[in-house]
Amino acid sequence: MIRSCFQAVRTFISHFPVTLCPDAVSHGALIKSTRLQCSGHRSARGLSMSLWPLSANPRDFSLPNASWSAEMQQVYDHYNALCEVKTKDSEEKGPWYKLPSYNRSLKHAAGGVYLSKIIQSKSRLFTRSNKEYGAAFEYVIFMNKQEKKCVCAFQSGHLLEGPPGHVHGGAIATMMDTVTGTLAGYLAGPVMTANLNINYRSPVPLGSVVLLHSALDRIEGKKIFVNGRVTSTDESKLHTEATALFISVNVGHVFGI
Ligand SMILES: CCCCCCCCCCCCCC(=O)SCCNC(=O)CCNC(=O)[C@H](O)C(C)(C)COP(=O)(O)OP(=O)(O)OC[C@H]1O[C@@H](n2cnc3c(N)ncnc32)[C@H](O)[C@@H]1OP(=O)(O)O
Repeated sequence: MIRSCFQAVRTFISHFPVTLCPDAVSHGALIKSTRLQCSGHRSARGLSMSLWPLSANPRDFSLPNASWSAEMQQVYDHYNALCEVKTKDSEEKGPWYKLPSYNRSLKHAAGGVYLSKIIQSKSRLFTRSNKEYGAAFEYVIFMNKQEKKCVCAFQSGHLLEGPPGHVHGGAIATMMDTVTGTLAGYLAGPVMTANLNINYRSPVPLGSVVLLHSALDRIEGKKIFVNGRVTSTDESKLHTEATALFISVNVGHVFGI
């Protein structure tokens, strides 16, 4: 039975153009991604209403919406302009790539009792579980594969309050885990967080826009060492520093089989 569950997961993943982890896009053999053209989203502030996973056109939560502040939109436009762009005749490669972000990805999988339970459940990716635009985590991640780094623009919503008027440390840790984990997953395939160390240097005002920067330190066998920083959008102020260790896992480990 264990073998058939594992087989079902493998079959499902190899046939679906989405990542296993909704935020990460890995180049590993088991994970495929939809490469969205950045030019298509530039300055689009409308709401996407697709019914993923029932729809073939899943809602990408990292596209601009009406809750985004002008500063959030500005950062998005800046990095989006550095992404690959489809022109009339060809495709110009930029160094950055905007990752799509979904709130779930497993509903269509078939086969295997364990997998069916996951599919039927109401589980959602934590950072994309609130449907109200702007209430919690609004973010978009841009990846630079050449330089093995990524940048995330993060706008904190009113539900993320910790100290009065400031973002909860756990919400910052969540975003740090998400961004460093996304980088590790993008570079190395399926991973899990083994260790996350955070130093909080200055509080993040609630509702503000900050940047999370993450870069690869080194890979040693199954171990992927990544660092992270939270700064103001002009990078003049340091809010948070972090180091993280991710371990490459096989898909069976993630599903507990
Ligand atoms: C499928 C996923 C999608 C991919 C995309 C991801 C994007 C994510 C975006 C969202 C982000 C959300 C992400 C989340 O929220 S992930 C959820 C939070 N994390 C977990 O729940 C993980 C729970 N832990 C485990 O599953 C295992 O312990 C893991 C898999 C981590 C290691 O397994 P295992 O215990 O069997 O390890 P090993 O025996 O193979 O050892 C391998 C090497 O690693 C070293 N080591 C191990 N642990 C530690 C440690 N704590 N400090 C220092 N070192 C450690 C170890 O000494 C050895 O080194 P060496 O002796 O070889 O030198």
